[in-house]
Amino acid sequence: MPTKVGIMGGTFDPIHHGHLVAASEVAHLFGLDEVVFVPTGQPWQKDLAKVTPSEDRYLMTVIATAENPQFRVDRVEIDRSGPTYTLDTLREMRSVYGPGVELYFITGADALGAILSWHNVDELFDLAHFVGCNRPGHHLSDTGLPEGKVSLVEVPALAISSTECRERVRKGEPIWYLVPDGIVRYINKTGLYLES
Ligand SMILES: Nc1ncnc2c1ncn2[C@@H]1O[C@H](COP(=O)(O)OP(=O)(O)OP(=O)(O)O)[C@@H](O)[C@H]1O
Ligand SMILES: O=C(O)c1ccc[n+]([C@@H]2O[C@H](COP(=O)([O-])O)[C@@H](O)[C@H]2O)c1
Repeated sequence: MPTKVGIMGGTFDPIHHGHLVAASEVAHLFGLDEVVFVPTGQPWQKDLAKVTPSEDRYLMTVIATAENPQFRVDRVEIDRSGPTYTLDTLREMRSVYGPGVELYFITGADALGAILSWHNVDELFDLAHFVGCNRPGHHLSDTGLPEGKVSLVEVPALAISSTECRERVRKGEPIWYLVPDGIVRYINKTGLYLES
């Protein structure tokens, strides 16, 4: 049974090396036994009409993480109906892993900066420790967040976003090396992102 578990939540539309490097570095810095990638079901703060079907995002996350024995992907959010709240996910993770396991929820600077707008934010900090990672173009700060519940860490900075990857595919520009090779092939095979 693991004792320290990282949770990397994201829409992963598509998953890219910025996500993977952040998860890998936080696992190293905090001595995590595993990192669970959790693709969102209905990311209610995004324009849902423009979000790729969850099965495609789930499959891409599986492909991108398959080679790393420390990484796994959980369907908990894509199998849950209604808007995706991290609170529900952390409650479920807490009940699966039991009280003895430390949970670390990994975010980039932009997500951490928006956390006060999340559903029932006050309860989140009782369920997991939050780790904020630097991200180019975003200011990393824990201002306004409860003391002792959040760590800010430096990870190798990668100026990659899913938005930019989608835009590049639409324009016929390469995304090789921004995302794992298997993700380039999955996108080419399915025709994802050709139209915006
Ligand atoms: N390059 C990056 N460096 C560090 N953290 C990142 C990076 N890209 C994304 N993250 C973090 O990963 C999590 C999931 O991000 P998400 O799936 O929304 O990707 P995104 O690139 O921000 O997508 P989009 O451009 O569609 O908003 C968030 O906590 C986000 O802050
Ligand atoms: O719980 C919420 O209300 C909430 C609101 C916005 C984002 N989140 C979570 O933050 C993580 C990153 O989200 P996103 O939209 O940047 O991909 C992902 O796990 C989301 O479920 C959670």
